[in-house]
Amino acid sequence: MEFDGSRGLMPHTDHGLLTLLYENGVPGLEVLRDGKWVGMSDVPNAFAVLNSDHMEIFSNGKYKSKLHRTVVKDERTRITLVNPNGPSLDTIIGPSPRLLNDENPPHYLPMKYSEYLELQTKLIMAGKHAFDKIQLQN
Ligand SMILES: O=C(O)CCC(=O)C(=O)O
Ligand SMILES: [Fe+2]
Repeated sequence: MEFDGSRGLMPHTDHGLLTLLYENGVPGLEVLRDGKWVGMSDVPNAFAVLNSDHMEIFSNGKYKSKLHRTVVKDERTRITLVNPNGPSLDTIIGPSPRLLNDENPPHYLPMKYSEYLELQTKLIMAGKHAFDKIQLQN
């Protein structure tokens, strides 16, 4: 099913380190895997855990932020508990220095988390991502 925006959330990544989601039994959450949208709602009474942008930046690209969307095909009311986890707003987020060396240079520019949130909120409206601005080509 194509995303038409009428019942759901457009494709996006979340900002923090990890997001925990819990659905009320009405499916909807999908993640992009190998170019295909895959439902995440098959396991009942389970939390979905998604890597988010800060995880990708902190791990210097090893753990990618998961693109996801919500497509609700069901007539029932869908409720999700979303628990985003990120740093405090004044934290500078960048690749962990412990992962960097001559063979593994930083792939992301460090940035204050509050500024990252502002940048990403602005860019997503234009169909872009903050990674386009802070990713280093090396
Ligand atoms: O509706 C959902 O399960 C996903 C919600 C979500 O992706 C978000 O709040 O960032
Ligand atoms: Fe999300």
